[in-house]
Amino acid sequence: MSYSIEVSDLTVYYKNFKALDQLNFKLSPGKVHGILGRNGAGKTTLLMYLASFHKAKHGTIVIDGEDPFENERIIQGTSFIYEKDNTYHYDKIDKIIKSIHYFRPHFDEAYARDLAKRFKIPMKKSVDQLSRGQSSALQITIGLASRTPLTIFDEAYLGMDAPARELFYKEILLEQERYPRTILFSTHLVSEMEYLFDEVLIIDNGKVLLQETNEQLLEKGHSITGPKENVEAFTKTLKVIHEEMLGRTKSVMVYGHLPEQEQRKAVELGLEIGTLSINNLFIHLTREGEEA
Ligand SMILES: Nc1ncnc2c1ncn2[C@@H]1O[C@H](COP(=O)(O)OP(=O)(O)OP(=O)(O)O)[C@@H](O)[C@H]1O
Repeated sequence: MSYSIEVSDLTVYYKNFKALDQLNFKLSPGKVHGILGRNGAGKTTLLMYLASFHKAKHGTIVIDGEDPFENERIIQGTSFIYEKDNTYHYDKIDKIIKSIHYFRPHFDEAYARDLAKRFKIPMKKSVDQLSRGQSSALQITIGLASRTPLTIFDEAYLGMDAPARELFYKEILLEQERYPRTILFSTHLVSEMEYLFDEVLIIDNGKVLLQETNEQLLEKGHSITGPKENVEAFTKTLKVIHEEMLGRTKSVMVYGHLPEQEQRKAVELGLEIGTLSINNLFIHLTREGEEA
């Protein structure tokens, strides 16, 4: 089971500061969504509203067809995994894992114990005795094993080493096959995680910069490399998001639909066309207005 999300005209203020500005988007159920944005863009603010921590005052949020705020069904079906979660501070891990099913009806205790073992979480310790990486791994273990229809990971991997993160990503893919749910990832490790995303939402200065499926986004990013004059002539009418010189060769990154006919023209001009990663697109699309 998985929840759909529809956000309309959502604006959020912290006193006079507008952190989210008229957000409008829909997130398809059963997909993994990468929620990307620079520091301070508004990701955590948005995710807290989607996790029903606050009531939307300006605009609306509809999750699985209902207003999620103080909505028992939606809250029970939503996991929010974030760094500052102190819910289980002094409890022993073994006890925590035994008790989750009381409030998470789909919690799979055997799976949680298996994951905890693979993350090497010391079961006899209490949460306050865990290292930072172990504490993140525990939150992730609970998040994955809860199998909630909406699961939100807000930079949930903090402190986890590379092998532990790799295990986390593999489990996401396996779990999505076994029990598909709506997963939201806020992350700064874009290059490492982009293969997990079905869809990408980029927030920039509190606004939606773009929302695309992974394939659509990758189809829109191209690198064009070749002799300076030819590259400049070819990209004159395109949206150039980055450029650099390598000796006499120029390489530019462009964003937008590039029809096959245009691509053939580029090849005839002796230009090389390559693809861009989501990380490249993210870096250069959110850099606008900033000195490179
Ligand atoms: N409690 C608060 N009071 C005032 N301003 C806040 C508060 N919480 C967040 N903000 C501001 O709102 C903006 C968005 O913050 P938010 O934490 O949502 O960003 P973020 O995209 O998650 O950033 P990061 O990637 O750095 O975690 C920032 O400018 C931040 O300073």
